[in-house]
Amino acid sequence: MALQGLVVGRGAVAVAGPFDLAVASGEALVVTGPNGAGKSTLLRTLAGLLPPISGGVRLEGLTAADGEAAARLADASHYVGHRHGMKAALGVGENLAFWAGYLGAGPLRTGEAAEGAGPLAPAEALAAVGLPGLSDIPFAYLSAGQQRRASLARLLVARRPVWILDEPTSALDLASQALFAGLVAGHLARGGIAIAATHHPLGLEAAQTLHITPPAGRDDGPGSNGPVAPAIDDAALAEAEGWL
Ligand SMILES: Nc1ncnc2c1ncn2[C@@H]1O[C@H](COP(=O)(O)OP(=O)(O)OP(=O)(O)O)[C@@H](O)[C@H]1O
Repeated sequence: MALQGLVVGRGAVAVAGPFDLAVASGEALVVTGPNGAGKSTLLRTLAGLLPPISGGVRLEGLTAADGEAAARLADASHYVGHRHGMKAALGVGENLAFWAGYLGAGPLRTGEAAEGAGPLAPAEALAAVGLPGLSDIPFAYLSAGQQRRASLARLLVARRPVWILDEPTSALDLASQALFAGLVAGHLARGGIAIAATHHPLGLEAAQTLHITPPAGRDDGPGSNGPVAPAIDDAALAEAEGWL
């Protein structure tokens, strides 16, 4: 897949780009940059949650959950953002079962799970992220690190070729970070792609790095003397982000 002149932003305001780069099957792209640089904005755009300001993404050979060639990256990708996307009152296994159905995992096919290529059942996915036996516990009862790991188990209950990950290892201890790095490495070894924004090294030796530098003078916080960004029209933003 390739980003082609991709400019990302909020509402009509460009935040970062243009980006021109290719990510091959089996490759990781690590997106770095200071707070506010536009990492999340880029990832949300790739996941189809924000429209690009200009440019786009060229897809090559990516398959959607229905087995057809993906028309949009969102159809061939997992997105795990800052929020966990899990219902607090539901059991962890129930949450994962919801995601499997929603993402179109299809039935677990015998043999595939053993090879690591097919979707895992919720209990197996939890074991793979180091949380065996927690299927029936309400998500709200888990610790912060356990919640993050349970949220990442989504990646395993439905197989998608591209993983879009925003700070995936936040709240993870060192052992869990290493466990997750192993899961990403396995995904890449099977020809997957991982695109991750992070402030921490993910242990991905062969990763391509995209460092986003905010334009000089952008007003990124209290005390800044830079020019103030144009006001964003709330209605336009709501429409663009699909709140309406
Ligand atoms: N909903 C929004 N409306 C308007 N501006 C926004 C919105 N969300 C983010 N921004 C602005 O877009 C810019 C990029 O934010 P973004 O969240 O993409 O940064 P980031 O690189 O992911 O930062 P961090 O490392 O803190 O997570 C920031 O200046 C931010 O204030």
